[in-house]
Amino acid sequence: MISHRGRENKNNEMGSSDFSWKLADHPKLPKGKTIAVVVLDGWGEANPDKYNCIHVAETPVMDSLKKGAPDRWRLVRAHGTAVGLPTEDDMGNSEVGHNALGAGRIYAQGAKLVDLALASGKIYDGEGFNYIKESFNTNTLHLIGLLSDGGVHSRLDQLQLLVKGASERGAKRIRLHILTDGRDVLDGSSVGFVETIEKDLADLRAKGVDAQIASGGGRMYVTMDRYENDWEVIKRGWDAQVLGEAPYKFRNAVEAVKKLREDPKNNDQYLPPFVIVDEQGKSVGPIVDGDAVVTFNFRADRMVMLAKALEYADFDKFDRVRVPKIRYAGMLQYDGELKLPSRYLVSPPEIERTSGEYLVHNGVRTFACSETVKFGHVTFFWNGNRSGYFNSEMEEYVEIPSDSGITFNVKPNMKALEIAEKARDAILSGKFHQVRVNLPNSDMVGHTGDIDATVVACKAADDAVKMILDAVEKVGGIYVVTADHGNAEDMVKRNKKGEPQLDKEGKIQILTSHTLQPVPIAIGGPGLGPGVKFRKDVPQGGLANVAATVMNLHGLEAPADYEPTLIEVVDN
Ligand SMILES: O=C(O)[C@@H](CO)OP(=O)(O)O
Ligand SMILES: [Mn+2]
Ligand SMILES: [Mn+2]
Repeated sequence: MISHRGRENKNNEMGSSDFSWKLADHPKLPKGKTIAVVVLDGWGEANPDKYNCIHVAETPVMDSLKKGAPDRWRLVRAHGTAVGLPTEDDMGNSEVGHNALGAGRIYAQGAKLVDLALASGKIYDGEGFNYIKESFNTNTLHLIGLLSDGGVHSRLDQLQLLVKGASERGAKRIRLHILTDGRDVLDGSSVGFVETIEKDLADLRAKGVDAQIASGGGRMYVTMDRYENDWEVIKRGWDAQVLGEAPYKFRNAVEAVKKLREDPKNNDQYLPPFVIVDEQGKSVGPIVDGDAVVTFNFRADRMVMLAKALEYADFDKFDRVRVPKIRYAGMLQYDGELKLPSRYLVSPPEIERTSGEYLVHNGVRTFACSETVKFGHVTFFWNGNRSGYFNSEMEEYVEIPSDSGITFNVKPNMKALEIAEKARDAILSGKFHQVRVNLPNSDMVGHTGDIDATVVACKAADDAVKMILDAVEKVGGIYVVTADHGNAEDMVKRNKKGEPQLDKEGKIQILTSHTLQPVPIAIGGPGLGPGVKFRKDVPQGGLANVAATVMNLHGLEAPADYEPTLIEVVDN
């Protein structure tokens, strides 16, 4: 059970000492319907062309939702300020997308909160920084995280400011443990990011600070696994970052990345782990007793496993060999329920009173399911970055084990069928009012940049939607089908005119990242009253408007401070 520590404070802040979880009945919509909430991960709306895999794929079910009922299909915003990101140039992502879907309000997200804390300098006044600072005089400051300007998990400019700020505040020896990206940014861009940060470090060295890159590796192969899919990924990172051991040794990081990329099997996402060594071949930056460590990603999911390895005394996921006594802080606290890590530089968004928590207090029984790589999206992110149930008697969360150790273009169907079967069975069981799933295919395969495989992935997701909608039909239920951000609908980097952008050799540049596109939302099913349709007066509606919409469909009014519902009920 989730504890409710601190909640009283929150409610007082809201000025409602008589706060109640009880939601008013919706004046027109009945309670007790079975509602399927389907999130297609990475499924945006874009112009139809050959780089739009959703358009190319056979997707009869999603097509029919769009064409069939114009009052029950629309687009919603899924990027930028609509999901709490700093600017409209920020693509959407799963964390902010599912946070908005589940919480029904827009919170300033990690990217923005870190920007503000760095700009005001408050990051250096907090408990977290003061804690790590105690190591600066005698020991090394290590910074571990994703090196790119993608803005999904971390941002290069934030790292640059933090390195500079720490050195100005006494850090004399700094070691960076970098993870190359190629997923939120173009593959191959890692070289430029390493060159940029190397220049900063050289400037620091000129000022007498001993600052260097100590280790590295590709984010998907080293360190940034999530939801405990494959602990080997964390172990590879641990060996390089903490123990200073890796299969590849180089004298400098630019050379490391360039050389390792020469093997056609390697790309930025999957670069093998390497360490930087001195003239004697000794690694320049293992983590030892007394050192300070900061994981500088603001996003939670892909830092939780490393945070556990760094923080937990009791740990059996792999043999850590040596467990240094360190001062560790996360850029943010990554899990609000586990309080992990216990020290952090910037307070995370306080996502409170999410729709999931309201629903358990209002008699709505929920089933949530995805496969491992997206499981936390419909549970942890949906519930405001809290692991666990609100009420285990009212909720059931099912995780289908993902394949590990493969790139998903090899198996683009992933576990979509299995997820749909679980959803179907949950719907037909009559035990649940809400059956919520995430279908990962279009996103996970889209990230590989393999266009043919992504087309197959989109079809697999569409087939899964069909199975779920068929079950909804059988029980007289309602469906809400939407997505968390774009990905598969655009697989090529475009110029300002929207034309595919060519590289120096005249080749198109494959886009492995998410997009700025809006996403569809469709409602329907035999349980949906004939007068229910999308309102016309929320044209700017975004993902945060979905929670109130779903609450209404459960026969409940949404809390007053939620973003407005997307639906209205007209009397026929
Ligand atoms: O894989 C991830 O970590 C991100 C991209 O960086 O994708 P998503 O937000 O869809 O989880
Ligand atoms: Mn996603
Ligand atoms: Mn993604």
